Amino acid sequence: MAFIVGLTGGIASGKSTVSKLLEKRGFAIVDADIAARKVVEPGERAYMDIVEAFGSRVLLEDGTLNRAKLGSIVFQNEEERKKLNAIVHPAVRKKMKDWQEEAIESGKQTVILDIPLLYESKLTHLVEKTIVVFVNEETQLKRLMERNAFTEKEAKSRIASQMPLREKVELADAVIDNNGSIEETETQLDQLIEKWKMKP
Ligand SMILES: CC(C)(COP(=O)(O)OP(=O)(O)OC[C@H]1O[C@@H](n2cnc3c(N)ncnc32)[C@H](O)[C@@H]1O)[C@@H](O)C(=O)NCCC(=O)NCCS
Ligand SMILES: Nc1ncnc2c1ncn2[C@@H]1O[C@H](COP(=O)(O)OP(=O)(O)OP(=O)(O)O)[C@@H](O)[C@H]1O
Repeated sequence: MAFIVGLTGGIASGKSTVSKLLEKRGFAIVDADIAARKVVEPGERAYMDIVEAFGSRVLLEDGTLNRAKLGSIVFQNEEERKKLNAIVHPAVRKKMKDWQEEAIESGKQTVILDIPLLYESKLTHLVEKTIVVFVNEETQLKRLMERNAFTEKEAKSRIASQMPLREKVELADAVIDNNGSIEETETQLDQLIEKWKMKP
């Protein structure tokens, strides 16, 4: 039986940073954001449903999804976001299940499911343990604005579309504090791998 771990946090809290460190150590990563990109490629079912629901205004000239445009719609309006989630999330779950099975078939002993909305979407039954990557509000806002070149208003509307990170910390089996340097994060991660006896 493989050990299935849920890795979550808030937007720009450092999930990808931690999952890269885990990947470097040989762990299998199944990333919900990558699945969510894959299932909206032109021709996919979810792509067609998005065009039907939001119109061709959310497409670029080459026919691919205009993610910036769709983001500006759904992070300002909860109804629109729910509409998008209802189209994309079932396809994401299916894709992630396939990737998890592939990882186990290839002999992986631990599979990390990197899911930003693990708690919001009530997916904890899919995993044995959860890890939350935590940063304080100031760091989160600063890193998000820098990474995506967002205004403060854009960044805040995305943060507000998720469960507050402090509430996620309360629900976690383990917390990695990513306010400091990457090296400090790496040390905490290695201690957790040791504590949980995680084997790639
Ligand atoms: C709206 C979209 C097109 C914006 O794309 P963009 O390239 O700007 O962002 P990206 O997909 O890289 O997401 C960045 C982060 O935003 C947060 N986020 C994304 N979607 C959501 C959502 N529906 N609700 C809350 N937070 C979200 C996550 O923390 C994610 O890691 C895209 O995020 C999307 O399709 N979202 C719906 C699917 C989804 O829920 N994805 C999250 C994991 S399943
Ligand atoms: N310890 C750190 N010190 C400085 N910068 C960091 C640190 N950890 C992450 N970052 C930077 O902060 C930003 C957010 O990190 P990352 O992309 O890993 O977050 P994420 O949780 O995966 O985000 P998302 O939910 O949007 O996918 C990135 O630009 C990353 O390079």
